[in-house]
Amino acid sequence: MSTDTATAAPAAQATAPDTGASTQEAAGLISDARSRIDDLDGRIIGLVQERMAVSAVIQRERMASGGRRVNLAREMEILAHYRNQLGKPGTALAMTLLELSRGQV
Ligand SMILES: C=C(O[C@@H]1C=C(C(=O)O)C=C[C@H]1O)C(=O)O
Repeated sequence: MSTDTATAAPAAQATAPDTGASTQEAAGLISDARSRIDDLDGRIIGLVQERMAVSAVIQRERMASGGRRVNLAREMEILAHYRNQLGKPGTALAMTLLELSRGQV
């Protein structure tokens, strides 16, 4: 066994995450697209955190005025909105957002 091969493989893995591609061209394209996905995910997480903060303001105000934390009619509107835009998995996404925003009911 060549020592070159044994030492080169781990170094290559350390610098470039595995794309699963079998050509350099495809690997480059996948790496670039993954960077865009990482950027989008960072923005999505930021938006989710912003949503949680806005939701907390509403909940705090309603409870301070003697109301309940949860408003089911409003939640139904949100669930329908996500389902209409994204199909059935949109409902699960909206439920996760609601749980992040107001905790478990
Ligand atoms: C933010 C509100 O309060 C709660 C949280 C919601 C949300 O995070 O979207 C929706 C309904 C309520 O259960 C609201 O009534 O609008």
